[in-house]
Amino acid sequence: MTAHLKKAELHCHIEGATPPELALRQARKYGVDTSAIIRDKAYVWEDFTSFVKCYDAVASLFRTEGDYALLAETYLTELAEAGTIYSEIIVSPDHGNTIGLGADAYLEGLAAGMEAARAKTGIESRMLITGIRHLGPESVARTAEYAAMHRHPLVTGFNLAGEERMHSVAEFARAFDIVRDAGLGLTIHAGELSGAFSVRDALDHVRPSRISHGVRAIEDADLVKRLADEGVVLEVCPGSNISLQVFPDFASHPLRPLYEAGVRVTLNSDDPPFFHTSLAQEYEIAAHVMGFGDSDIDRMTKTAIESAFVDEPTRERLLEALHV
Ligand SMILES: Nc1ncnc2[nH]cnc12
Ligand SMILES: [Zn+2]
Repeated sequence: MTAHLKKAELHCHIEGATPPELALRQARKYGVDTSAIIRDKAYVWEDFTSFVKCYDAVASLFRTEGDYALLAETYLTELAEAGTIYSEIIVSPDHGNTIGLGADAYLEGLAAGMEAARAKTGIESRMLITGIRHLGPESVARTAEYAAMHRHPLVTGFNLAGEERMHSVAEFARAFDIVRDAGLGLTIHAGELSGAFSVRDALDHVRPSRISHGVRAIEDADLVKRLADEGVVLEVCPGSNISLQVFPDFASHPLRPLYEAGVRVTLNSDDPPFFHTSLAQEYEIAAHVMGFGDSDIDRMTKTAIESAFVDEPTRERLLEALHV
């Protein structure tokens, strides 16, 4: 059992955290037919491309500040009930713009939900604005400019998500320069749908302190050593990787070899109900499927807090909370 362990998460896409029951309620509110995307209270998709389509359809069910506040509060309250003290949610102002809500109201709605969850449960959280890779480098640069200029106090980082097989990392270097100069923490989806080269490109062109996934670095021993030597943190999402068939099963998942090679790893849920998982379940998988003991798992949680995009007094407080 891992229910007694304190938990922290660095990688969850907020629209991807929508429980199907909440999506159905939102669909009723707006009179939307969900039969193509939800069946038997489960999301319907087959591969990464149809996953993104389903994800976007779910995102389109959130249309007001209040809708987004409800989503953030619902997710963070569930996390807190599972013993989670810290969460970074990946947010996409592009979704707010697409639905006509606008980026500012999108962030304000999410922030209200985060504050409500903190008031109720004590859970600390931050937002990472993400560019969407398959919308292209110009779109991502615009999102980066928005993130750099808006500087919402709960927005502390920038990510790049979406279809990793489109465009090269180098094409996004300018966007990351903009947000680095603005003082945001950097992470980037790499080594999930594409191989080790994508992780190396991310290190060379973006110089992030963390990589979202990064697990396919295992294909290149020199790269694994580089990650360990440079202390780059991987946001590992085992359940997501199996669901998207990045690896055929948990027995062949590289979390353990990466950990044993000295790479700093953390446990994350990615898009939990889409992948039939939760952060609590990822902790259970680490313990009971991958055989990690409590002290190994605590070390991963500590790594998450050490590499979180928070101010130093908050980090100190969270590190203390881990030991209570
Ligand atoms: N697992 C994932 N990889 C890339 N982009 C995503 N957006 C939401 N989930 C994602
Ligand atoms: Zn992700």
